Amino acid sequence: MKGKIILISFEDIISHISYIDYKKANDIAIEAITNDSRKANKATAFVAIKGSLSDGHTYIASAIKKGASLIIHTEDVTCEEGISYIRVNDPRKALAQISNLIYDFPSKKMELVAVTGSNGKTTTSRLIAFLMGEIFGDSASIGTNNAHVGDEIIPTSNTTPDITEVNRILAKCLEKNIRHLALEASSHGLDQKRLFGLDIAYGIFTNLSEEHLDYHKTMDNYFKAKMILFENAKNTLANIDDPYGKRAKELFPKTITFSIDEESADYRAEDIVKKDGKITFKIRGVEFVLNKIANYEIYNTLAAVACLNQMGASMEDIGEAFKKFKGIKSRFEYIENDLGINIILDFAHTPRAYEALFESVPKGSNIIAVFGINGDRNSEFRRLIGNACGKYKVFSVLTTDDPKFDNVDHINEEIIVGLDEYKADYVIRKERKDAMRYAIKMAKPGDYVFLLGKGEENFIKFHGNEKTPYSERETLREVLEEL
Ligand SMILES: CC(=O)N[C@H]1[C@@H](OP(=O)(O)OP(=O)(O)OC[C@H]2O[C@@H](n3ccc(=O)[nH]c3=O)[C@H](O)[C@@H]2O)O[C@H](CO)[C@@H](O)[C@@H]1O[C@H](C)C(=O)N[C@@H](C)C(=O)N[C@H](CCC(=O)O)C(=O)O
Repeated sequence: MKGKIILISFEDIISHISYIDYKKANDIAIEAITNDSRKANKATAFVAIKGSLSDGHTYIASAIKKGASLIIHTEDVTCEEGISYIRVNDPRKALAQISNLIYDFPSKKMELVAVTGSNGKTTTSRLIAFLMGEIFGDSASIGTNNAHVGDEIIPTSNTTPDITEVNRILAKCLEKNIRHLALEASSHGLDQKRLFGLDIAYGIFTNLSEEHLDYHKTMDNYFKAKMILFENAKNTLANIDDPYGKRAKELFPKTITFSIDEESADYRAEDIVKKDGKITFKIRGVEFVLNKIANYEIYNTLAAVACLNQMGASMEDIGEAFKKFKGIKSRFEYIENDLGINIILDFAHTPRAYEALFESVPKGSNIIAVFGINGDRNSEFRRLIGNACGKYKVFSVLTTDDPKFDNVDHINEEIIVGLDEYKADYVIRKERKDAMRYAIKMAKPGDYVFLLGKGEENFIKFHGNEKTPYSERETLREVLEEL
């Protein structure tokens, strides 16, 4: 499913990348590139990358066995007969540059919008894709769990897939004559050059809160990773109610701004009214109605509306198109039930996202939350999630998320540190289904039960990145049927 196959010569490759030295075996022609030996094939270039779990150099032999005829590497390697080698300083950059070349730079033939920030990436990018489809007649999206290209839903390995996957999806869009695409740019993705060399028309920054410090170590590094998008996008938009959004504007003064609070913003949500489970507000005189009660939904709408207007759509057309938007699954999604309980599915997995959810329910409501935390979050992050629940007097049902290399008991102990600081109540039910059953059984009509973290994912990651099939929605359906 590569799209139009272009054969690239060795000479083409070395004229497009920076390299230290090379050894050319024969006249070779490359039609694919990968950094995963398991995906190597005939006429494939394999890029050896030193990653967080292993070193790609140890897979060179197996990539060659599978047919790879060109190896891009940084370390000393033993050269095999008939195989070509190029030594580079930056293998991720080389991977991106060669991938862009193989696919004939599809991003240059499209209008790409990339959304970054700790929260709101999925809703904002899917909303932008929806509006682009309604207004410009075609659109696609790439993000958490999958890419949507026309009627096709393509599973993706990461929120921001690696460059070879992104280019493959872009090529597929062009085959289908789709020229507008919105994607989520995660900080890992930006840092690992998964979007390197792409032509990005609009880069959007939503907000930044404590997350992924296991990877970035400091908030400053985390912010810098996000700003890779701003360095590369032709136009930028930022939420200036967020302190990091303000910083982005200072660093990139041409940034178009959006806000609820700041009068100076280019796009502002005004006349906000919350009533009967809906929020109504105006942007540049046009009314928007959200069937949601969470404030952060206003920011997602502001970002999308500002972007579409900057792309040339009129505010009136945006307003009309928006009326047809049905919302996104697992984003403050009410699940109908006969128990009179407000059961809400949400993908939230940061302290700020938790607080935003709890803040949006009517004051005085009882809140029960079912959640765990990923294995690759640090102790401080887990304590802060505990604090978020404690602050809002949430009853926590601690369970399993994606423990990866950690273990669930240890993760939950670290959440309890944060809960204890607020003397908050909790129980532990390690099986997610048990946890859901417990929460729904204890809830009374009118209470809020939040099922957090898994959203539309169809797995739980145990033992590293090993995926065990799991569906939050299906599990909930089973629990509701039992009761
Ligand atoms: C920590 C991290 O970001 N890891 C990502 C990274 O892996 P890595 O470079 O560390 O690779 P590694 O597993 O150490 O392996 C080293 C090299 O050997 C190769 N290899 C490995 C095994 C083998 O048999 N053959 C082989 O060639 C690997 O392909 C890799 O090139 O590059 C891989 C390819 O792009 C990603 O799939 C992988 O995502 C893992 C699964 C992951 O969990 N990433 C998370 C943290 C992530 O990226 N999350 C963000 C969303 C964050 C958010 O919530 O906003 C995302 O965009 O998904």
